[in-house]
Amino acid sequence: MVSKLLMVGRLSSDSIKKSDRQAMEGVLDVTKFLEEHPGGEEVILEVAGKDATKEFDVIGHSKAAQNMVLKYQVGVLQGATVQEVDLKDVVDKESNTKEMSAFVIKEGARSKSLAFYEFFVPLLVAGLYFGYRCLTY
Ligand code: HEM
Repeated sequence: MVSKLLMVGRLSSDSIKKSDRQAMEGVLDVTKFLEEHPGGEEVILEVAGKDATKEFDVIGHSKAAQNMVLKYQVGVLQGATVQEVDLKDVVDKESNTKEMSAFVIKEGARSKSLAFYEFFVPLLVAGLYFGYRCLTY
């Protein structure tokens, strides 16, 4: 069972200038996206842990798909350079087991405090409302 599925790929979005792309080798956590992927799980599993830039580009993914990629970025590739892999090599599984190192740049701290406020603010509003109702009737 795969617990975390990391895919490496160049981030291509309209919001990223072409000249900046070379320095934007992103690490994507596509674990949750697996089941949603319109192209199926299999193709993503095949490139898990590897540079999937070419495979992604070859399909001719739509602009929406290219922008969707940003949603799954969890880090950038250390050194920010990915060796160009020939598509022939990708088909040949044995030559496609090069290791890459990556580090995570996003942490869940912000979303934790956000979840805290999302829970307590509505509770506070409801409390104030009922308090008001009790006092006015
Ligand atoms: C996080 C990365 C990826 C995202 C967000 C993504 C998203 C999508 C989306 C939205 C579609 C629907 C068609 C479109 O809008 O272009 C699609 C189709 C597809 N994707 Fe991906 N994809 C990803 C990675 C990949 C990779 C790495 C491969 C290949 C190794 C792949 C292969 C395909 C295939 C074969 C289709 C079906 C194309 C068709 O039916 O014509 N995708 N993907």
